[in-house]
Amino acid sequence: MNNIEAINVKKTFKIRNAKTSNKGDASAPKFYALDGVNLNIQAGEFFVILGPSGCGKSTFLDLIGGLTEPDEGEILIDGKPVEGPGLDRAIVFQQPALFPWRTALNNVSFLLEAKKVEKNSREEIARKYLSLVGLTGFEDRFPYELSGGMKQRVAIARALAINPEILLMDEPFAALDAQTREVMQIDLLKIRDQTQKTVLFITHSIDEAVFLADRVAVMTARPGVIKTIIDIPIPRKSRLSNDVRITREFIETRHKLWELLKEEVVKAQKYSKSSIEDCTPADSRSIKKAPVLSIPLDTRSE
Ligand SMILES: Nc1ncnc2c1ncn2[C@@H]1O[C@H](COP(=O)(O)OP(=O)(O)OP(=O)(O)O)[C@@H](O)[C@H]1O
Repeated sequence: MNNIEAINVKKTFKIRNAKTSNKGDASAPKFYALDGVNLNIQAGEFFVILGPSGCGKSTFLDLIGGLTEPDEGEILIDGKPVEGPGLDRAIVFQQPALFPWRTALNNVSFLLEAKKVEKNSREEIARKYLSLVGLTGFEDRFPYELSGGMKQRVAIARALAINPEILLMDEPFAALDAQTREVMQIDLLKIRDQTQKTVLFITHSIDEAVFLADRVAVMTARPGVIKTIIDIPIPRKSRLSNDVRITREFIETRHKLWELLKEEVVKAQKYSKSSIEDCTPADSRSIKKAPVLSIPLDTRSE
């Protein structure tokens, strides 16, 4: 079991005005990054979130990972509220963030040390997962000796090695070249078939979403909510056949997703040029009264 449920999840961030407020300023105005996300991701599902830049995708993934807490609402895993990070969930980010002084093998075994797995078993498990991501023979290489795609494979192996029930992936392939990205997508589907993990995957690529997902959620421009969820009508077993991207189902689904997304992308572009007033939820009057309404939203405070 590893079902994820989000119930009316809201998340705000403070707006930091570098001139007048500091980090601990409780009176600093806030804006809604997420404004009532409701979602149910089934155990074993490959669930993808698409949305315009800044709509709150990473914020949502961080909430599931327990890296941050909602202001309102709840995230439940198998019915239990998330109360912080845990080894039941592993996160893979856009940047692999490997320890440069550790070999590939020792990067993968790192979290197993935290789990107090005995040394011989750690090594065996790390080798197994490096092999699963196609890196047999590269165990003793340091990160600077690996390509970008290889480093990301190590990061995926590190995440899988702790045998999490849920794999959270935040644009894991965004920094890779186009060919490596397609190879990694195929490999990820194979790994998913072998490990049967629940996967929550964030991407900006509609093509990637259609190729990987069982279901895709499209988020609105901020404040982010789920605009719609669509089932991908392509059986899992046909994803790995060479020409799935030129099938009618693939092309039609990609088109449908773009139709749903483009309106939000336009809105997001408009918001990024304007003020918080435009993206404040209608019911948050205290925020509307905030004195610094013209501060751009990409000014992070926490
Ligand atoms: N720690 C933080 N402090 C303040 N604001 C934040 C913080 N984290 C995110 N934000 C803001 O919340 C909004 C949502 O950010 P988030 O990173 O979740 O969006 P995203 O959809 O993942 O964007 P992208 O696709 O560009 O990565 C943005 O306006 C962002 O600037």
